[in-house]
Amino acid sequence: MQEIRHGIFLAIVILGLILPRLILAGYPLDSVYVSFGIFVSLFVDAILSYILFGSIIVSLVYFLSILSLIDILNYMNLVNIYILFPYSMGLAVALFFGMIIRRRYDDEFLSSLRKINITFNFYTILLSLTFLIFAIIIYFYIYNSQLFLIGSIIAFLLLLISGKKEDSPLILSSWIFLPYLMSQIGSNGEEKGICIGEIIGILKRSSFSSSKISTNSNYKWISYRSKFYINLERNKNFNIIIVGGSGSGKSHLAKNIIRKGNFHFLIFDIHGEYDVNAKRIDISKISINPLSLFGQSPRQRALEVAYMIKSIFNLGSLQTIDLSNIIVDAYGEKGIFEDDERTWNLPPPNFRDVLMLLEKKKKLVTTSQELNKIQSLEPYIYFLATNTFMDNSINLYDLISDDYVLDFSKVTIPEIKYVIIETILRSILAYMYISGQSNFRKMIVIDEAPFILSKESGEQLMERLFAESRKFGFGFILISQSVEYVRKLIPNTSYVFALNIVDPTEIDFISRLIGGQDPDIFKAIYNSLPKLERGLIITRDILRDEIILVRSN
Ligand SMILES: Nc1ncnc2c1ncn2[C@@H]1O[C@H](COP(=O)(O)OP(=O)(O)OP(=O)(O)O)[C@@H](O)[C@H]1O
Repeated sequence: MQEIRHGIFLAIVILGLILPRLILAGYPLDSVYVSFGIFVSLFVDAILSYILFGSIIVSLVYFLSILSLIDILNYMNLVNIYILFPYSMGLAVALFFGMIIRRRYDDEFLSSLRKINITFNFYTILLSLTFLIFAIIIYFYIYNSQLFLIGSIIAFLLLLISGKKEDSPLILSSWIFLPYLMSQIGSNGEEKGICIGEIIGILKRSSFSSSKISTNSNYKWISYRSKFYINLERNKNFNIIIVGGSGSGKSHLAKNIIRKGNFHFLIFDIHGEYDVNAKRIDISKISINPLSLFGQSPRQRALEVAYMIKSIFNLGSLQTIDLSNIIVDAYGEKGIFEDDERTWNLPPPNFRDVLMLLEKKKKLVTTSQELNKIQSLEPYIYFLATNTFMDNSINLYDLISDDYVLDFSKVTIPEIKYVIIETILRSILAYMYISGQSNFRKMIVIDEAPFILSKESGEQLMERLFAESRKFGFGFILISQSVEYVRKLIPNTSYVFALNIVDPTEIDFISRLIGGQDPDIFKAIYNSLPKLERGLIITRDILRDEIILVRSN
């Protein structure tokens, strides 16, 4: 897109310089008519440059580029102080109307500077140095033009920053392609990452909209075409949240990210819809023991398990403490003690052992109060004393080392499903602490995130995972139809992708989240979200700090 814009502009400039001379062929070059024709074309060039590139800086550099073309076309007798007049007039007119339409000044070139990622490349340096030497020979020794030489030196420096060795020959063109080289220095950071679609609009203050999604606000979607990359490595964490109504394209987007990302993944596939290239585990066929210690102390693990059961069955605080104490006793029965770390590696008890311990304790109690206490816990332990929770039939740490899809579609009891998910997530957290800091290597996808986040213990666990996982090389993609459940995780999230949403409360929250404080931006997002077609995303582009409309592919 950038290349086309610059190509079209330069073609129009050349045409504007040649045409007046061709049409007025009978008149000398310095006649009033030819000069007037060229002045008009310079006035138009200035307006056009501002419309196309949205930057006063680029337009001013183009003035030097046009001067070079005038020189090459042998119009040098036109180069006097007056030539600045039509161009600066054109630029002033464009700026004036631009400010009226946009109501503020945004400089595209200055915005693109935020994306610069300088990485010096040996071949680029070598190639550009070669062309710079040629430029010095041509402009210094042959043409003796210091102005052209300065243009080539600046082009050389821009090339070093952009690192695009294929552009090296443009050093010889001095000022002519300098604006193009300027546009390239901001695009090098963009290309690293995962391309998940195409930006088709940018939300800007404008009187005109060039998109069919109307916003009924002072902010409108202005057409734009550019690939959209997400760059997890360059962000503060590797976490992504996808929100949208049913069928809006949430899972499709998550699959797209994991297929293109250069990392291992683990998918909690609640409905069995992830047809990706990975090892599949039918969760209904495995067993997992939530009382496994995962390197933690028995008291710590007993508290976590009791808290998890409390969150599922709404136990009271006293019941939760009693349950935790019983589980600690069950560890003791297996020879696992809080103050002897060597015993933590022994085989842990399971819920059947806890049930048997309850039976034993029932026989030993002396008061009816104590008996009631034990009996009140029995139904929950009885419910969990199933084959599913007997032992670990898979090595949970293996899940970290390869690509896995955990298919939960055949696990029909929600409470059982919940215990399995929380236990696996806890084992991952434990793994992180055991293995220590690491570079990015694993993405965990949780579809139907409210399933885990609606429980108190699940929410706290996810908050911890979101806050701490980056240093251990883990990232999360959470998918939710509702913003309510994910809102506490947003401060530790790099990308929030909003797809079509129709529920007014949800729209309200997500518009505030992406739009910030500005009521006009809020209104524009609020009115756009319910109109999004399947696969269309509204998000904030962190690199540009702009709100963008993306068509996911
Ligand atoms: N960008 C896209 N391009 C092409 N097809 C898409 C795109 N996004 C979604 N689809 C298709 O639309 C259908 C629904 O998408 P998807 O399953 O991702 O929606 P969802 O939001 O996850 O729905 P649910 O919440 O009901 O699970 C799928 O058949 C998917 O292939």
